[in-house]
Amino acid sequence: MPKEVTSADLYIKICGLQTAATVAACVDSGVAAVGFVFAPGSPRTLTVERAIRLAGEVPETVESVGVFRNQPIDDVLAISNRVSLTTIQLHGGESLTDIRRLHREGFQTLKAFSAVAYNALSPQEKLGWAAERVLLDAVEPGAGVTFDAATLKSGALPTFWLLAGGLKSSNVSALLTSLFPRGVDVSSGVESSRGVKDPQLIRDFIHAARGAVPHGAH
Ligand SMILES: O=C(O)c1ccccc1NCC(=O)[C@H](O)[C@H](O)COP(=O)(O)O
Repeated sequence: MPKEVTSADLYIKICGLQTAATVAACVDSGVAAVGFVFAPGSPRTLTVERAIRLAGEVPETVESVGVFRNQPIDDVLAISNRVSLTTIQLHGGESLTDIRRLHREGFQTLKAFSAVAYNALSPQEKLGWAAERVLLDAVEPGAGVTFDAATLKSGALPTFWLLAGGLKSSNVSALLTSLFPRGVDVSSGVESSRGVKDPQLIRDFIHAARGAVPHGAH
C-alpha cells in the first residue's frame, strides 16, 4: 500500500515559466518547485540571461528546476551553474551514470520517462532507478497529452515519483487519489494559449491538487 501523501507534503511543480508574474504566482501559492525549460525547440525555451533573472525571484525554499533533453552533460552543468538552479530534470536518454555525476556536482535531479518507456525497463533497471526521483510523463513532454495511467504498475514504481502529462485543475484530483504519486508536474494545463502561463490557472491547479489529498499536521 503506498504511503499516504498529505497536502502538506504533496510536491507540486509548475513547469515552463517565462515571466516574473507567473513565478510569483507559484511561489506565493507555496509550490515545491518551478521549472525553466532549456530543451531546444519548445515554445517555453528560455535564454540563459532571462532564466538568471527569473531564478533570482525564487526563494531558497522552492526548487529551481532546469529542464533539458539529450543535451551534453557538460552544457547542462554549465547552464545550471550560471542560473543557480537547484535541480536538473532530464527528458532524454540520459543514464544513471549521468544522474550520479549531477548529484556529485551538488544538484538534485528528476529523471523523466514516458510511462511506456518506464514500463519497458527490465526489473534490474527499475531497481537502479528505485532510489532516484522520477517523473512519469506522456510520450511527448509539454504537449498537454494524458497517458493511460492504468498502465503504471504501482508495485515497481520508485518511492518518489511525479505524475505529469496533460494534467489540469479538472483532472488532477481524480488522478492523485487513484495513483498516489508523491506529486504532480504541469505545464500546458496552466496555460491560456500554448507556451503562455496564466497566474489564475496556476492558482486553480494548485488549489485542486491540494484539495485532493488529506491535510497534514502543521
Ligand atoms: O515543456 C516543454 O516544452 C518541454 C520540452 C522538452 C522537454 C520537456 C518539456 N517539458 C517538461 C515538463 O516538465 C512538462 O511539465 C511535463 O512534460 C508535462 O507537460 P504537460 O503535459 O504540458 O503538462
